[in-house]
Amino acid sequence: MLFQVEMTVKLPPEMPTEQAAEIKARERAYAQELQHAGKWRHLWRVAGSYANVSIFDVEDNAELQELVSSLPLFPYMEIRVKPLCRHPSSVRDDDS
Ligand SMILES: O=C(O)C[C@H]1C=CC(=O)O1
Repeated sequence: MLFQVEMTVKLPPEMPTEQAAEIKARERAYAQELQHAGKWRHLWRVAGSYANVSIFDVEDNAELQELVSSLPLFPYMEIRVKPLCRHPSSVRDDDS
């Protein structure tokens, strides 16, 4: 199942720089692990903001919840999820 996930990061301004850097490093490692595993299919920066638009490819809603809630930045993000299905006019073979 494909989901569009929009993540907006809102770190507290009072968070120490070293703590923020440590969380971001863990987030990067986990995000790259999920991309290599094929679970996090697309990761795009929303230009001009500390936000991304992502496409996740997971078994079901429960797996999406598990993966997203395990993100180190999860406590500091606003997340919006939209379920996707194949568009009848799509010419791509790999988007279902
Ligand atoms: O930077 C972000 O958009 C937040 C998050 C998503 C992947 C990652 O490495 O950090």
